[in-house]
Amino acid sequence: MQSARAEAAASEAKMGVEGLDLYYGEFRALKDVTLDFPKNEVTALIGPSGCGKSTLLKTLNRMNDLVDGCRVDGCVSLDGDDIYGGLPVNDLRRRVGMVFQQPNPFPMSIYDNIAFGPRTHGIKGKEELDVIVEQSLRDAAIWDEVKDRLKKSALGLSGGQQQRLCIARALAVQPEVLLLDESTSALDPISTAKIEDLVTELASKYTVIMVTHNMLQAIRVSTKTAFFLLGEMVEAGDTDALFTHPKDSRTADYVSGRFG
Ligand SMILES: Nc1ncnc2c1ncn2[C@@H]1O[C@H](COP(=O)(O)OP(=O)(O)OP(=O)(O)O)[C@@H](O)[C@H]1O
Repeated sequence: MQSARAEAAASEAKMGVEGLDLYYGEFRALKDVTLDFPKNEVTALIGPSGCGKSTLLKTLNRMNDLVDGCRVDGCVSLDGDDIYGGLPVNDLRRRVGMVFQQPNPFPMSIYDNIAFGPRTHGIKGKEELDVIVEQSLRDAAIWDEVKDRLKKSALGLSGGQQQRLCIARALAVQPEVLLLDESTSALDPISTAKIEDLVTELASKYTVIMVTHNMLQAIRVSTKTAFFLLGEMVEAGDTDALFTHPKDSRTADYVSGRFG
C-alpha cells in the first residue's frame, strides 16, 4: 500500500516551473530548474546562502519583475497556465500571496492592515470587511489575541504577532498559494512554533511554498523538499526520504551538516 507521504508526492501540482533559467544581468542565478509544487501541501526550499531559494520564490509571483536587468526563461505555471503569459500581474499576486522574513505591518490599525487588500480589490462594505477581517485573523491563529484591540496600531504587536498579522493580511485576499520567505527567522522559538503549527493547518486550504534555513523546520512542516546549490536544483522529493535517504551526495553532505 502507498504511504500517505508517497500519495502526497504523487498529488496534483498547483504550481510548477520547467526549464527555468533566471539571470540578473549576466549572472545566471537559477539553472534549468524543473519542479512541481503539489496542491494543498507544504514544499520547503532549502540550501546554503546564495543558492537561489528566494529568487525562485520571487519568480512564482513575479516579484523579480521589479529588479532591473532580471530575465526569466522557461515556464512558470499556476493551474497549468503560464504566469508570464496572459495572466495580469495583479491577479497573479492576489492568487499567489507572499510573507517576508521581517514582519512588515503597515503603520495603521490591525483592522485596516487586514482590510487593506480587500479594499484595493473593491470591497468597501463594512459588514463584508468585518467578516473578512475576523476570518483572516482566525485563520492566522491570532484572532483571540487581537479581537479587543482591532482599532489599535499593528506596530504595538510583538514580532511573532506581527508576523501572524502579516499572514492574515496575505490570507485576506483569498490567495490560493502562500509563499513564505524565511518567515520565522526573525522570531523567538515560541512564536516560531506557533507559525509552524499554523503553516501545517493552512496547508488544508492553501498550497504553501517556504524558504527555510532551518532543516528541522523543513522536516517538521513540509511534505516535499527541494535542495538547491549554486542555482541548481540538486534533488527534490518527499521530505522524509530526502532527509533520511538522499540520492545525491551533495544533498547528503548538506542535510548532515557537513557544509552550509
Ligand atoms: N537583485 C539582484 N541582483 C543581482 N544579483 C542578485 C540579486 N538578488 C540576488 N542575487 C544573486 O543571486 C543569487 C541567489 O540569491 P538568492 O537571494 O536567491 O539566494 P538565497 O538562496 O535565497 O540566499 P539566502 O539564503 O542568503 O537568502 C546570489 O548569488 C545573489 O547574490
